[in-house]
Amino acid sequence: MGSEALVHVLLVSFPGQGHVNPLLRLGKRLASKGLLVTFTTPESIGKAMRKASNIGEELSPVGDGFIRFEFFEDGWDEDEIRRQDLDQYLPQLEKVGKVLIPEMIRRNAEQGRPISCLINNPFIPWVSDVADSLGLPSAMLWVQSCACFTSYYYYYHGLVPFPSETAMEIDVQLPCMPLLKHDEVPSFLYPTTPYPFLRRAIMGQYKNLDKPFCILMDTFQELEHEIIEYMSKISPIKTVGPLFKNPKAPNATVKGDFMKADDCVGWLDSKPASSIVYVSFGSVVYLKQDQWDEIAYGLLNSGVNFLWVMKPPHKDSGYEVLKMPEGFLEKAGDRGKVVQWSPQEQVLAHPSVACFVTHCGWNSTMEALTSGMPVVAFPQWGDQVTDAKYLVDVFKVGVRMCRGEAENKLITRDVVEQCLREATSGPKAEEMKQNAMKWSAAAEAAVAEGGSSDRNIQAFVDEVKRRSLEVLAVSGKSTANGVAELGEPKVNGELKVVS
Ligand SMILES: O=c1ccn([C@@H]2O[C@H](COP(=O)(O)OP(=O)(O)O)[C@@H](O)[C@H]2O)c(=O)[nH]1
Ligand SMILES: O=C(O)c1ccc(O[C@@H]2O[C@H](CO)[C@@H](O)[C@H](O)[C@H]2O)cc1
Repeated sequence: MGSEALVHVLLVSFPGQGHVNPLLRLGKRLASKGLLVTFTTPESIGKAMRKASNIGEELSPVGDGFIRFEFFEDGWDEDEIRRQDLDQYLPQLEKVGKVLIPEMIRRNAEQGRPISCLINNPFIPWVSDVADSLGLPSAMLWVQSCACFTSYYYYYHGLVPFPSETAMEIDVQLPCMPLLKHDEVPSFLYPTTPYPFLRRAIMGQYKNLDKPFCILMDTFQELEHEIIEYMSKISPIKTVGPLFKNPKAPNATVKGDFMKADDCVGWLDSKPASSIVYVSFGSVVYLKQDQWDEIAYGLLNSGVNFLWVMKPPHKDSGYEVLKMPEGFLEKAGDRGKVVQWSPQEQVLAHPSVACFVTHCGWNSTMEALTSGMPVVAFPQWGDQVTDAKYLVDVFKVGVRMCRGEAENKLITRDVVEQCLREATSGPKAEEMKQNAMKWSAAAEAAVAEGGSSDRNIQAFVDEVKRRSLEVLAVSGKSTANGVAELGEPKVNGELKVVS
């Protein structure tokens, strides 16, 4: 079957690694179920993705379908430094995207690939408006936990009190969730957050929550059972995670890394089983030099082997370029390896790796749980502080090393050493490993054929196909391939058809 006969969905991503990864993984999952998927994000990131990964102009077959890429210009010069300031960049993306995405949709229709559904991730809620204005169905992929989704939902609707300027330290009790201490609530909701633009972006998505017909979530039923069941009665949620596992197309090579991963698998192979601590704080968290030094000495003093990701900051980010303490690499010798970017999925699946010191971004959290990997939680902000609470107290796979950036506390080398020892040897380490293996098995089952996430994704694909015919019926027009032709913006809810 040619790709032109397939139902076509357009995935629009916020240009951050932690957002591109899950949306692209969803794209591969949808493709593997027989859809044609076009993935788009700004060209500035497209350029990095093309350089780091094997992304070309051509269609890539994935399972029963295909995936392709089209990037869009964000209207700024290549070296514009304002891209590093989301307070300025998010409105720019909205302004440009509201024009260029409809143009992309029209172009695809003209080229015989009419689009039947738009899917976005949070931080770019205007994509739902674009879909609505064109009379196209849309869905949103929530790239965090259901617990975080619920926290934002309750905050947006003012359903319970949250920390405020007058009551900073109140704890928050939400249904079907453990009590969140004030510093375990997603930190973009603190009145003092240094990232109010991200709170605004997320709230923008909640304002638009009635537009997507489905909210896909990169989590799974068995992991957050009660809260998923509860929120499903309020919102059209479908859990489809962990997205990074795709049993129908396990060898799909399409990847969305912004940086080429350094080769470290040979080094991992050379080490004994369960002897290495993997340390990574994701793609956006940058620590201060004094904290970096304490982690370095903690690693040295604990005697463990380690693989540590030290990514260089963007030149316009304003972050200081970190250095390893004097003599650190010599003292570590072959016990340690430092890389700029790692193939994290492979690292977490490697038998030599014993535990993961993580900032608890949701992708890292899902990847660790699915790989059966215990963690040492080092959250900084946003959902990370809530994820850390869950990893340690609910999923019981982690040791807590800190409570977040807002605490403004230097975590000393002694604490680092103690946490590493606790996570790598003794009864607590064993218990955490057993729990992690249990989550791994549950995750595998969720995505396997007939599992909870697989059923949900199949139901979503079926619904997209059904709606694509509905758009066709409303428009009363069909293209050669039998898929709906693009409508003009809706007037009073009626779809005006391009003639
Ligand atoms: O050296 C690294 C560090 C991170 N990642 C990937 O980058 C994503 C980071 O997402 P996460 O939500 O954990 O954190 P963020 O970077 O958004 O803060 C995850 O999929 C990781 O597997 C990677 O491939 N190599
Ligand atoms: O590019 C940025 O400035 C950026 C990228 C990603 C950000 O949030 C991360 O997203 C993940 C998915 O929502 C989340 O789990 C992780 O904790 C965040 O770091 C924020 C800004």
